[in-house]
Amino acid sequence: MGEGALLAVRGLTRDFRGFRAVAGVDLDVVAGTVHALVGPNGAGKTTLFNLLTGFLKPSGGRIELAGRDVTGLPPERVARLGVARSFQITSLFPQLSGREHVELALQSASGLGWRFWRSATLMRRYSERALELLDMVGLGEVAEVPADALAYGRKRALELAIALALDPKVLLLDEPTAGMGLEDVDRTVELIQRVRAGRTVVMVEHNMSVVGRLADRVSVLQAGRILVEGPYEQVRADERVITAYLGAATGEGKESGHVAG
Ligand SMILES: Nc1ncnc2c1ncn2[C@@H]1O[C@H](COP(=O)(O)OP(=O)(O)OP(=O)(O)O)[C@@H](O)[C@H]1O
Repeated sequence: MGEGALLAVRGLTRDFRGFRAVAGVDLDVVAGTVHALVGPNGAGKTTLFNLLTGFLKPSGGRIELAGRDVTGLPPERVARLGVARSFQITSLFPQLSGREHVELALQSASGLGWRFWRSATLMRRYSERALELLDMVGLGEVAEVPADALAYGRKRALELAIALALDPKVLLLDEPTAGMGLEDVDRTVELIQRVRAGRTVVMVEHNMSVVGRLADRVSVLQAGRILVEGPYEQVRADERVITAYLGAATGEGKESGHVAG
């Protein structure tokens, strides 16, 4: 299934007490691409993300990662097999520095866990790699600053470094620019452009201009189904997509204007 797709999803469904939030989704994420999931409020993007990472179990359908069936596996197994999601800020430890956070992520990814007899050599290797990753996300200068003292945009960058420490096959970004001002949005777009090299990224993103700048492919979800899939320019001009967003805008309004990006 899904020739050439690193992540291949078929007929994926999730019901909540009789309500079908994800209703038979097919998705092929090609290795090396940035694939955006967009859609009006309540379309099922978050539910789909949770299914892909194992945080929710599907009611039906199948998910394959590099040809291997990962349907219904628990989140830690999915993560070990190479699907990493950028952490939520709420999961950062206020007193730990960026370096310490990334070192912990590297340790847990190594499978050696918390053994206290870790060798000094190994610890040095983790420190070096942690600093490299922090440099990559633009936090090299503040590596020793407690997470609590970092500005919002920098906390998000730290989450990204933590996800990268797992060296994922597929990196999932959940609204990477949510709540950011213009300057941070631009910085985050540049950052994702930098870290996407050699990686595969699936991203839920509301801001259409961000999608336009980053995504190779866009899947538009509506009412739990894929409405349209294709390159950004094609998708944004599609009448069905415009109608879906306008329909949503007359409802809750959150998305209005974004589609014009
Ligand atoms: N745990 C749950 N129990 C019941 N219904 C749920 C649950 N989680 C999601 N839903 C419903 O499923 C639908 C899809 O929700 P979801 O959060 O996946 O949409 P979304 O596209 O991420 O929306 P938004 O852009 O607003 O975050 C919504 O109607 C929501 O109310």
